[in-house]
Amino acid sequence: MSAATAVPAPDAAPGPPVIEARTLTKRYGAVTAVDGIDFAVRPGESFGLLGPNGAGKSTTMRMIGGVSQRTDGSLTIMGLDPERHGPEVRAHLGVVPQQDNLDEELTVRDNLIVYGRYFGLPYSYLRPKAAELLEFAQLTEKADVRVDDLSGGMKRRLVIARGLVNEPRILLLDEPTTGLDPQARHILWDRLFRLKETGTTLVLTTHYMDEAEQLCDRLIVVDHGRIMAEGSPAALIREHSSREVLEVRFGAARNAEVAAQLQRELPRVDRIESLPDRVLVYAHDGESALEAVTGLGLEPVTSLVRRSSLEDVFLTLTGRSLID
Ligand SMILES: Nc1ncnc2c1ncn2[C@@H]1O[C@H](COP(=O)(O)OP(=O)(O)OP(=O)(O)O)[C@@H](O)[C@H]1O
Repeated sequence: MSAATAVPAPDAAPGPPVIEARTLTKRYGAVTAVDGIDFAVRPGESFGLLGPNGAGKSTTMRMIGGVSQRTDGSLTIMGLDPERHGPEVRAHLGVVPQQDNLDEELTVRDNLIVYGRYFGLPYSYLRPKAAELLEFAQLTEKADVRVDDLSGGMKRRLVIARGLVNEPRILLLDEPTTGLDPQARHILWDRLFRLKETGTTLVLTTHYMDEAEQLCDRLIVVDHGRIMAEGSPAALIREHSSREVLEVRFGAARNAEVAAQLQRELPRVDRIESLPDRVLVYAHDGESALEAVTGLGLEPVTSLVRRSSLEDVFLTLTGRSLID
């Protein structure tokens, strides 16, 4: 699915933000992990933090979840400061951490029930709730199986189900599909779409641009603890990239030299980027750009025309690839 067809937030409502950060800052000694960021998450929307490893995404999530104290700035969840109103804030939040911290010794169902007990929820609520969540996570048949028998995708779905045990208004998902194969990712995305339809606010971090394009109504692009850009995937692509991208490969030894030649001799394209393994030509019409390249007598080893993506936005904003 392209960014232009990203799923809208049917339940996103105007009104006070459910999460608001102002000049939010976190330092670890000399390292500034989060460097004075401002953002607001609206009720019912799916909001993303997109950035490479080390950008400060998990640190921001930990501050929202109330497990890490900010160094400076302000942060409110449903109008409450998580550092001063921890239990009230946690009642509104579901948390899906980056690592699967399930209890491997317990069954699938008992992982939900035992977790719910931490919230002080009674068995009379938890038994039917666990059945409902297992249905949602497509794990009903695995209810009595030990967690260490589950596949990676099933474990992620169980962690999401566990995060929903207290019926949170906001679900925090830190890198929800890292390490999953494509099929498992798609099943998980489908579950998150369904959750979004119920009006649950989703806040997720990812370094996968396709995940951000699929799931997020709005996102911030973060790098080195700072916000580089903010908007819907489609708006970010419109603002920071061309409509199409021509990717051409000339062999590692020639790419940089060819890119320099194209800079000089293709004045009508928007921009040219030289990566170690390929040259990117940003243009409104990629096929015409390819004709212009071959018209210069250059024959790429491979060529591909595609729509611009958030990966291109990141490259434009930072000069680096998201997956570096
Ligand atoms: N407990 C800590 N002590 C010291 N430095 C930390 C700590 N946690 C994070 N950092 C540093 O803060 C910066 C941001 O890390 P963070 O984990 O928030 O990034 P991220 O965008 O979530 O990346 P990743 O996906 O790899 O977790 C990094 O430079 C990291 O090394």
